[in-house]
Amino acid sequence: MQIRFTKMQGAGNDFVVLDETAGRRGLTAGQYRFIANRHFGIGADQILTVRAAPTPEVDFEYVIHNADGGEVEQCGNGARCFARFVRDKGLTDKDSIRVQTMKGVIAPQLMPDGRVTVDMGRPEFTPALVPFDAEGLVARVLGDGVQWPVDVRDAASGADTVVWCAVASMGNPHAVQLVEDVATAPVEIIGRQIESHRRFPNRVNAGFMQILGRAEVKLRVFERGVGETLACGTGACAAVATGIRLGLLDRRVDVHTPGGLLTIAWSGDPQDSVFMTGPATTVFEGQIDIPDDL
Ligand SMILES: N[C@@H](CCC[C@H](N)C(=O)O)C(=O)O
Repeated sequence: MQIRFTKMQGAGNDFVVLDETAGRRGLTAGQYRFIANRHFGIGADQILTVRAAPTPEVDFEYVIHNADGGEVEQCGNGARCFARFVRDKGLTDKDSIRVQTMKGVIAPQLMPDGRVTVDMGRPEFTPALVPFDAEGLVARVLGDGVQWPVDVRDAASGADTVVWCAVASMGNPHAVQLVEDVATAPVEIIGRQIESHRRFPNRVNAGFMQILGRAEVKLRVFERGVGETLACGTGACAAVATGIRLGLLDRRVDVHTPGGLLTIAWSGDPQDSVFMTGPATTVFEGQIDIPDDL
């Protein structure tokens, strides 16, 4: 099968964007993995598929697949690229767009400076809804937030230890730990263990946050189904929301990721949405033959 695609990136989190507004292709998990493969395919952290609106309340539907081929609920950097894509392709002339995702409706808004702000919906901290199995664990309470002890093998010694994680869902699951210095944090070794930890039945995105001040943090994320990426938008929302709950951050925070700057704003009230602002850029367009038998 031959398909046309657009390659995009948001703060270095990179995407292949597919237009299925005229009809579905029915790609398999193996075909998504092929597209994401950096050696044999195009290369991407996620594949974003844009579809026609399923209900009159929204403008589009967009579907997200991780590089491992699994479909997932939400993608923050992807939401900004989705909005830039539908505008640049002339699929809409709106600046404010409502889009259905697997886990609800989110609302990107194209800004005059070229960035995109997205209403990412409400954060959820109830462990069972993340989902996180907290049975038998005693949480550490700080401000209005909690951190949970998650058992891992120490990156240096291999000994059993715990890391304290705040857990949150932004539609997709996140576990955020505080570190002294993201540059030396064991993101690959500990992140990989947390991503597939038995306490997270749907696996999880593992964030490592260094607090520089009440309005500025550094963040690295080992993403579920991908590995470490240059930025994770929902990870930035979850990190700031949990940091605000723990009483460590103000309501508007600049998040420095390895791939660029994201700004996250949240009132601190769990009934309110988290807002994320950041870049969305088209890199190139092309077409590719995808094997039918994957
Ligand atoms: N890069 C994304 C998150 C993509 C999905 C994530 N890997 C998951 O499995 O939940 C973002 O910018 O939010």
